[in-house]
Amino acid sequence: MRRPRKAYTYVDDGPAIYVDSFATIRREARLDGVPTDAEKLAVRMIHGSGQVDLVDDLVIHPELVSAARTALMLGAPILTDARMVAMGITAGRLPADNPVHCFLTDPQVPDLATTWGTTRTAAAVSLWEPLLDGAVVAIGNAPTALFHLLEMILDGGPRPAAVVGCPVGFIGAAESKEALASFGTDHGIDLPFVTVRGRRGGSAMASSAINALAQEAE
Ligand SMILES: C/C1=C2N=C(/C=C3N=C(/C(C)=C4\N[C@@](C)([C@@H]5N=C1[C@](C)(CCC(=O)O)[C@H]5CC(=O)O)[C@@](C)(CC(=O)O)[C@@H]4CCC(=O)O)[C@@](C)(CC(=O)O)[C@@H]\3CCC(=O)O)C(C)(C)[C@@H]/2CCC(=O)O
Repeated sequence: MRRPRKAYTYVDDGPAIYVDSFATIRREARLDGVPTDAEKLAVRMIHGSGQVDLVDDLVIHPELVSAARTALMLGAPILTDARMVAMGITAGRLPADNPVHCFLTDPQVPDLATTWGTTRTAAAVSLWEPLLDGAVVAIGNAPTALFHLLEMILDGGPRPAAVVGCPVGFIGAAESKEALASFGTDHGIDLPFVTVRGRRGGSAMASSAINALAQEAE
């Protein structure tokens, strides 16, 4: 293998890229409204999206960071809506070799989705049930997965320790995240969460949030 002749000027030192990125974010983002223990979470979510104004739309439950960290240190599983989210989680940052699950490809999922008349991602969330109590949830793609999770909890299902709820897009994304943000007020069920109001979100952002919650270091 031969490295091609370098024709452009760019930074190609991986660790230096990270250091410069985080310094840029801290210079440009308005982090003063973010709770101190959630600063690194906000920085990583901005890093994963490339948008410093993301901070204006972040909603962070006051107990989110401590609840998620405690659960992860105790070995809680991480449940994701899409394989993309699972793949973005850095195993080496997880404090207790935490298992990461996405059930989208489980053979039961297509039939469940057809029978219930819903998406595969929402149907796959039902397969979380035996693992959901005290788990850390990361939803980065599918609004229907987030709605389905909230419906399971309202139906008396197990409660996760913390929810990263960042589905992206135009249909149902903003609405599902509003439902998460107002879940405690609307239903009297206190669920530590982080979300981003509006259409923004995505699998990379959800993975970044978990990576921040997993480890303090940047
Ligand atoms: C409506 C859906 C949306 N998907 C979006 C964006 C992206 N999705 C990608 C991929 C590869 C996958 N998306 C599925 C989850 C698939 N996407 C949907 C659904 C049709 C319904 C979800 C919902 O509305 O709640 C969903 C299929 C389902 O039945 O649940 C995926 C499972 C489809 C598939 O390949 O089978 C698949 C996830 C695979 C995995 O990781 O495990 C994109 C990479 C597509 C692309 O850009 O090429 C992209 C990734 C975005 C991200 O950051 O996650 C939207 C925009 C979120 C859209 C929902 C909202 C809208 O307004 O359209």
